Amino acid sequence: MIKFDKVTKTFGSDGQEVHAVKDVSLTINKGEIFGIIGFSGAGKSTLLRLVNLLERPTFGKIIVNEKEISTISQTELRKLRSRIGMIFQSFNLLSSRNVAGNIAYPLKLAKVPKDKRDERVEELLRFVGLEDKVNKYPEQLSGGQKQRVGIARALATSPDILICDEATSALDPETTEEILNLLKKVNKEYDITILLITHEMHVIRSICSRVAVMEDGKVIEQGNVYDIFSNPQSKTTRNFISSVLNDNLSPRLLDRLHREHSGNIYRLIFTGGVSSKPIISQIAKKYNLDFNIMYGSIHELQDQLYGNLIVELIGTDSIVKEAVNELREIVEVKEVLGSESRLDHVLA
Ligand SMILES: Nc1ncnc2c1ncn2[C@@H]1O[C@H](COP(=O)(O)OP(=O)(O)OP(=O)(O)O)[C@@H](O)[C@H]1O
Repeated sequence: MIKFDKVTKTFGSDGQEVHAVKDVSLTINKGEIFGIIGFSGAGKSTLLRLVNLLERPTFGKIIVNEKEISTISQTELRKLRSRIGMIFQSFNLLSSRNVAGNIAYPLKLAKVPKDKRDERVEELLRFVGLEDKVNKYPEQLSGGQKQRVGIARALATSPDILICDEATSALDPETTEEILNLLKKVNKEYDITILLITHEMHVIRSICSRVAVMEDGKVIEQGNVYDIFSNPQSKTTRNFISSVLNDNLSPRLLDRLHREHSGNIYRLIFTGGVSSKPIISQIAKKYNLDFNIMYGSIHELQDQLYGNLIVELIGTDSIVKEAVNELREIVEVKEVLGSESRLDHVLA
């Protein structure tokens, strides 16, 4: 378990201060995969580096595995760091050592005897699927293979926590998916808590159970990934989400839809179990309305479905209003306005 309690980190002094992390309170539960997302400069790396005291907090407490860490001794700090593995965007492998040498390195530092080291390296090579690369040097590996070595090295001392600093940002989409799957396997098979930072919402969607959104040093939103995706509260979060759900139509397309369709246009958002029910046909029959489906997307989030439909309701205004009122009891309904009427709406 990792707990940040009102943590602030300020760099510099005397008018040159940078408030990298501001009053952050977060709890990462044992065994979960927790993601922190934010744009460049939001304070993510600083927050991550506070967990293994690569940075020390200016104010506040950080508790790792029941222990407040900011006041621990050097010996305790060494012990703490051996319980926390870390992987990096740029892999940070030792170019002078081969794959086995890189993975064994933390064990060597911890003075683990050679036969035990060899055993562990073999086990980890199997785990990350690199048995055939044991004697290769980092420069002979692809980015994905380097990150597999990074993960094996981070796991060498059997940590409880793995922290990932933009671990897939330098990889292509297919390799990213492979590394994310490997991280899921790390979490499941070794029961390791994973704390990751990223600026990519698809990483959060793929593997995290909970997420915190950071902006300007602060956590502006946090919660279960499904809840945050289906009901984001801040503009920044909405922007991150639309980058993966891809369900914002361009103003030009919206205007065209409004020009070409005279009916009332609405966006219907289906969450949870509702997405599998025949709601539209039931309402259409009950009110004798026509639904013209103009756009639709459905996504899987944490084993649940999240659907988004843009529909034209064709019928008299009063019937449409009644139907929309009933729909609102079941799904989220938003009126979709063309750019001109959106402007009227804002000015009204
Ligand atoms: N050692 C340092 N000294 C001074 N300022 C720093 C230091 N480290 C980070 N900062 C500043 O703190 C703020 C937060 O930086 P941080 O690297 O934590 O953000 P980030 O969200 O991880 O961004 P990125 O994804 O670009 O790394 C930035 O304004 C940065 O310039």
